[in-house]
This record gives sequence, C-alpha cells and structure tokens, in this order.
Amino acid sequence: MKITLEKVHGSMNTFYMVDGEERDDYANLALQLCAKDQGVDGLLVILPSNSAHAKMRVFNRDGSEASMCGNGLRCVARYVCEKEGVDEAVIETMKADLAVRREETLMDGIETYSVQISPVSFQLKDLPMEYDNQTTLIQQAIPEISEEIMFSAVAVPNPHLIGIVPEEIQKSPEHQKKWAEKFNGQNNYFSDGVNVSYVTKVGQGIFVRTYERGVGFTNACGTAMTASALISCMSDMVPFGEVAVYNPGGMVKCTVNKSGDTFELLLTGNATRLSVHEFQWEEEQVDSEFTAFEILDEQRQYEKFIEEISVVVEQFAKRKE
Ligand SMILES: N[C@H](CCC[C@H](N)C(=O)O)C(=O)O
Repeated sequence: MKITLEKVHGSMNTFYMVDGEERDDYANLALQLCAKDQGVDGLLVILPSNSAHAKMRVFNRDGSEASMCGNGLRCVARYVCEKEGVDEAVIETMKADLAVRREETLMDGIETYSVQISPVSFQLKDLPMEYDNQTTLIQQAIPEISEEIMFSAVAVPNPHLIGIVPEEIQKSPEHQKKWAEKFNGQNNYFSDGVNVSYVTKVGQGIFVRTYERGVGFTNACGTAMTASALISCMSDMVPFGEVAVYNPGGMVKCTVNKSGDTFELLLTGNATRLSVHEFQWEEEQVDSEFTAFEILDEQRQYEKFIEEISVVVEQFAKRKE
C-alpha cells in the first residue's frame, strides 16, 4: 500500500508522521521505517477522533506504543491546525484529550506550538514502578545508583525517572546510560521500562538529557523535559511558572503551574517539517524506493536557532545528527 509520510521534529526529536485510518499494525510500520532510517526516533500516527479534532498514537523505534509524546504532539498539532485552518485544537491521546495551540515563533520562520501535558501522577503504580513498597518516590536517593543524585518518579502519563545530577555526572552520558539500560531491560523496578532523564541547573533554566524507553538517547524528549521542569520547580531549583529547558536538540519552554494539589503543565517549542516521502508499505519489509519527493527548507532556520543557544547546550552534550 502506498502511503505519504512527513518527516518532522520537535527539538530535533525526529519522527515520521502518517495521517491514516485506525489499524492494528502501525508498530510494524514503525519498525520498517526505523530500520531504514537511523536518524528517526519513532512514528506518529494521526487518526480520526470522536471526541477531538484528531487522535495521535506514538510508536518508539522498537515498535512499542507510548501513551504520550510531547515533541511529537507539537508536530501533530501543527499538521492538524494547518489542515483545519485553525490556531487552536484538541488532540485525543491514549489517556486524555489535550489542548494544543499555535504560538508566537521562538524565532522567525520556526513554527511554534504549545501542548498540554496531562494527566500527571506521582503514584508509582501509574508508571509502573516497584520500589520498597513505597507509593511515591520524590527527591529521594536510590542508594544502589548513587548517594548524590535525587530521583523522582512521575507519569505524564508515560513513565519518567528524573535525576537531579551535579555537572560532573551530566558531562558524560556513561552513568545515565548504565542505569537507563538496566531499567529498560530485565529489572525489578520498572516492568514496562522507563524514560530516564538527568537534569542540571544551567543559567536561569535547566539542561535535560534523556535516555528514552524504546529508543535510547534522543536529542530531546518532550514529556521528559516537562516532567523535569516540574521536579525542578518542586525542588526549588527554579521558580514555578515558565522554565527554559535546554537539551541537546535545542530549547523549549515548559510552564509549570500549581493549583491546589494538582499541576498544570504546558510544553512550548518548535514544530519543524523536514521532508515528505512516499513509502510502499508491505506486510514484509521490502527494499522499496524510499525517497523524499519534497525537501523543505525549514531546517536551515532551525539551525540558526540552535547556533544562538549552542553555548548553553554544548557545555553538556553534542547533538545527535
Ligand atoms: N519514549 C517515550 C515515548 C516518546 C516520548 C518522547 N519522544 C516525547 O517527546 O515525549 C515512551 O516510551 O514513553
């Protein structure tokens, strides 16, 4: 079956995106596309919805389906808003219908969208995570890992383990890689894996590097950056409100507001279109031609944005090409 795909990114977290009908084999499409393209982190599927303008499903490189994707939702938001000719919309996701909106550009020529990140739960059963019969894990050392890293577990609603780490640990990915690989393999804590983020204060904001469940290290993980901003506000590293979150793929703004004992989270950042492709999708992977028949030039502008903030980003991490 011939399908049209867009290649898009949010903070250089890159996806193929397809506008299709409900089917039960999109994991197979994700595996085929990711086998062909090492530079992509997963597949976004846009589907009809009974409750919203559209529905988003997201599949990781390993074919596993996630309940949410913050960077991907910005790209889906742009596609749906431009298709419907609106600046605001609602997108159905696995656990919630989320508000999305077109925003002032981060920089000229960089389409920018905000997306709601919800629901939020600190209950370990919602990740899921098993740890010493605890029901929550917030700003706590896990002695097996380190005495100097404060960890927090939160579902937004996909699962995140957030560690506030000193600069010297952040400077090299080895420590994070060791534990993220353990928690996404055979282990007693996370039966369904977990996205692992290391967070360090930088300037007025934070720097976040994430090892994503089902993918590995990515340039950015939208739900992880938002969860990291939430934990950074709760631990008084930064004030509540708008948090500048730097990552190897650029920078986003996360807005963290507390009302009573609930949190409202918003993720604002680029939604960049890279190219458009035709793909012959067969049951078995065929070596069909997989060329871009349209290369867009939005990336040039995004590179200028990266240059502007590289001094902050490059002290911790080089971007994955
Ligand atoms: N790897 C994540 C899904 C993708 C989320 C990430 N790309 C984002 O922007 O939030 C998980 O399995 O929970």
